[in-house]
Amino acid sequence: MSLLDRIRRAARQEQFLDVITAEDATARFRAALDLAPLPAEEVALAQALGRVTARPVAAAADAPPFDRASMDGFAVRAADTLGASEAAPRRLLLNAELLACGVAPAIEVAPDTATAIATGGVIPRGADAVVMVESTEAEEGPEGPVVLVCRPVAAGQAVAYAGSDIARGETVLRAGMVVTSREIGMLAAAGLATLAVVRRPRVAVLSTGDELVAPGEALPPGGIYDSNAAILSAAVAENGGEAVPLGIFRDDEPELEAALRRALELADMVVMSGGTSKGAGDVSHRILGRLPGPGVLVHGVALKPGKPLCLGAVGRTPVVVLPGFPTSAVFTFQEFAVPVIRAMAGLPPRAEAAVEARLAVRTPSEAGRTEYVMASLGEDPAGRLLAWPLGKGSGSVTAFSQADGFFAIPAEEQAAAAGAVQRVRLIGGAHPLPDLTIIGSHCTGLDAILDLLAAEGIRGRSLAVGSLGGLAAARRGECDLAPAHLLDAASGAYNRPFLAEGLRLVPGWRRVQGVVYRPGDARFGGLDGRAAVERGAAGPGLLLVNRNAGSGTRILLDGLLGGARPAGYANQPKSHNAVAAAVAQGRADWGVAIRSVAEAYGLGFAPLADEHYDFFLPEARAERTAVRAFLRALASEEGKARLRALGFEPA
Ligand SMILES: Nc1nc2c(c(=O)[nH]1)N[C@H]1C(S)=C(S)[C@@H](COP(=O)(O)OP(=O)(O)OC[C@H]3O[C@@H](n4cnc5c(N)ncnc54)[C@H](O)[C@@H]3O)O[C@H]1N2
Ligand code: MOO
Repeated sequence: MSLLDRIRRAARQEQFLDVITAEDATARFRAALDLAPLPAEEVALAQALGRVTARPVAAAADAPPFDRASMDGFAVRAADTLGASEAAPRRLLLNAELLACGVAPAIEVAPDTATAIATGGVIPRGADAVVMVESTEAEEGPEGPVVLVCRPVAAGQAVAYAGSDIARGETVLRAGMVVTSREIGMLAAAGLATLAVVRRPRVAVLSTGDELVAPGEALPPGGIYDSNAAILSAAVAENGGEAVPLGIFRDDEPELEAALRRALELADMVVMSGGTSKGAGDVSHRILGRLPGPGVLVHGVALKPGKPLCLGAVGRTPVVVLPGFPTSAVFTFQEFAVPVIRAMAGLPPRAEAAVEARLAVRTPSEAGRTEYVMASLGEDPAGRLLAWPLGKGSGSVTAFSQADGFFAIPAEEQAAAAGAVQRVRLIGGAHPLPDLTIIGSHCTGLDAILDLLAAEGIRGRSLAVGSLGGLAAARRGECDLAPAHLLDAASGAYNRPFLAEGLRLVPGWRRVQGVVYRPGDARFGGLDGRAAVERGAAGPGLLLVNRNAGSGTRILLDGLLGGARPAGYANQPKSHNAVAAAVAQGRADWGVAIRSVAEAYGLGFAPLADEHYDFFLPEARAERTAVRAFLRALASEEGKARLRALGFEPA
């Protein structure tokens, strides 16, 4: 095959059946499936934890099974104790038996007699109450042992009647309940050794892509860890299914067809991810076309993330081909596959929780698709909820995994305005506001301090929106701390020139910036930072990896370049890590990054300057417990030691 043919085959063409709305896609998919719970299976109580009850469970026996004493004392006829007092105790003749637990009574409690009984003992015939031992005295009378009852008891006192806890025939569990330790306790008390539960739907999970590598294995150049299989398998289990992980398959039609046929033999549902929007989307069509119908039901949904989603069925077995992008895969799985798994597992639809929050920043959106924006929640100065879009896109794993929830921007709109109220559907249910909200530039040093706080039980969360975004949030009073490394080109000073009213500057740490290059690159070896910049700018054959406009590193480098535009200048990633990765992998030869990152990537490093990483702190938040704890951790010896260990110099 020629190179051009290979490119054509791999190219993503608009091969979608027809792009339809999410509602239509759901309706078409459901109409083709059998959404009744799977047949029941009987499991031992010890295996029942977490399973779903298949039908109502009726108690086979009463609990307690007989009337029993709930105190140590004497079984009596309550009428015999009427008027008893310390001064005038009632004398009752003691029967010649002792009703310990498990002893069947043989003697009837006749008038003016009593039988000694233990807690849990069977109430004997004739008795209707138990006098606790503390209310009695014993003595030897002429007619034999006698109990002196010093306090009257009412009928039923200290007696637990048969079936008062669980009555035989009573429904103890309803169908469709998730069995917890509490349910297991009731079942055991009702005498049940096994339980009918819905068989767990087996969901085969397959990943497709030549680039995929299982976690734990070494990553070759161009390789990506298969994160979809792990998150999808866990999500299957979270929704009452049993994941059958089948592994990674190449983008190869015969291999995929064999895998799909095997999956269909093993499982009640098949979930694949990857390759839905390029040639392989076609492959799924062709493979499904060779299997019993109905085949592909939906391919293309007017949804972001998740446009290339493909929903189909072989007979009544659902086959879901998710987009490869992790956030697209997980989001569409939750929306389209989870309801089907839960139905087969006998579980009710997942409880939905949503909150209203104002959007913190304007959020652009692609017209023509309903866009679901993953968001973190925060608070404004008045304590009202704010939604911060995570802004990492469908390709990231963290966009879904770290989001508190998501909101929708309708297909016909091109943006949602800052301040607009959004309905945020929560992921995971609980209301998740952290104790400490940090918005701005992220640094691994910050993680070290937050780890210290976590040990005190304080949950901090850092939203990486860059130094300027953080400063703006701090000025609006929307965060506790805004970490920044903003260089003022005019004065050469960091951060202080950007202070605004109502903000305080808390010194953080210094990070050494310098030129990074591959170790052993003789063109840079032995040079100091400035000489390395001159060398890089002079070329020839040397390629720079620059930084994004507005970053402190970019301002520093621009100053040193004095108007020069070396080869590679236009390549402008947004982080130190991206600069280091580009140099380490040979896509560039030099760039400017901080020392700790250079070391992490094993790069050569020629120091240039100290960058100051400090915190803007809104005065109004300064006295909050979590803020004070943060400042204490930052100033502590332990905090400083951790920062130094990472290559930072505490202020
Ligand atoms: N020219 C076009 N390009 C793209 C289109 C389009 O319509 N025209 N659609 C975009 C959209 S939207 C999405 S979503 C993605 C989905 O692409 P595929 O489903 O074909 O997925 P792949 O190309 O196989 O992979 C995309 C991306 O995800 C990574 N990936 C794949 N599987 C896994 C996995 N199991 N674990 C982790 N990461 C995975 C893969 O390496 C790629 O980086 O296409 C857009 N492009
Ligand atoms: O549908 Mo894709 O998931 O927009 O990125």
